[in-house]
Amino acid sequence: MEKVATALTIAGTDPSGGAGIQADLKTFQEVQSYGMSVITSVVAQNTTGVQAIHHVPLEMIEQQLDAVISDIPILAFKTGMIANIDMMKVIAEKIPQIRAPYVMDPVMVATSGDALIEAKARDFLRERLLPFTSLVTPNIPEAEFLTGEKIDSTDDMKRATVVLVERFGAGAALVKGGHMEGEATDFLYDGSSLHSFSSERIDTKNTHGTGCTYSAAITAYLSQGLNLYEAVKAGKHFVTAAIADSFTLGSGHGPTNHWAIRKEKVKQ
Ligand SMILES: Nc1ncnc2c1ncn2[C@@H]1O[C@H](COP(=O)(O)OP(=O)(O)O)[C@@H](O)[C@H]1O
Ligand SMILES: Cc1ncc(COP(=O)(O)OP(=O)(O)O)c(N)n1
Repeated sequence: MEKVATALTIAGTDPSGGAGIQADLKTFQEVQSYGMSVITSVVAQNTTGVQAIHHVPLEMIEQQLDAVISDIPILAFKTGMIANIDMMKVIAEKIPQIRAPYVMDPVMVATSGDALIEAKARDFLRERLLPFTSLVTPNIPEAEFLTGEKIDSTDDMKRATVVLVERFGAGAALVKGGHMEGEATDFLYDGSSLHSFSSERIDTKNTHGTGCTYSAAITAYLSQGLNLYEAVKAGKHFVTAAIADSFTLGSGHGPTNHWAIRKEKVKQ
């Protein structure tokens, strides 16, 4: 019988389809990993911003986790928006039961500037969840918060990757350069080596959900048995194609195209 790669996302929703659970599941599907999801918060949002947030009750988050963990093997998983400490505690309790690579997208603020996590929960995320990770994928503001250090240069980005691993116990750290100028360069430190992944900066405002899509692609590639370096390389390719072929939908930051790599394969 063919072995199926399976990937789980634990995150909030985006009814406009560009970020959150919706972006994760679309990405898992494109990479051909069987996608599963546990919803932490239902978010009314679109390309212009966040209008409302409704948190799923803690018992229901726990029951969703139990439903998946007790029934289907999970070969890799990611977390995205986890809004408060109580939710983090529930998830931290369950993580040891999932014996698979864990990718944390430490979601804090949406592109629109709306906060997606309570301020006091940020420390808890770093102290209690980060040590479980195989990889954490902060953008620049998230890396600044997690390390407590300002990031103004690529040297600062490299240093942040090392601090996240050596001081705070992440398995590996990928600091993303979407918020810098010039080439879109991300740095990965895996505990022994530092790698960089670069692409040309694409001139677009359609970047809603790029972080979710990138971390979901990495998770899916890990679920298929790629090593960390290969999974990040493939994930970077996936997100770059998705941004290059993004959709001008909505009146704010449009979504990326999650099926862009499919078009590439057809062209080859
Ligand atoms: N305009 C762009 N052109 C090309 N790549 C980009 C662009 N903006 C972001 N990226 C890439 O998209 C990925 C997500 O990065 P980033 O925007 O920093 O994260 P987030 O969405 O979490 O804020 C990274 O690989 C980054 O280098
Ligand atoms: C439910 C939810 N989770 C995460 C985000 C942030 O997603 P990200 O990929 O960082 O994209 P932008 O918000 O920067 O567009 C979100 N918006 N909603």
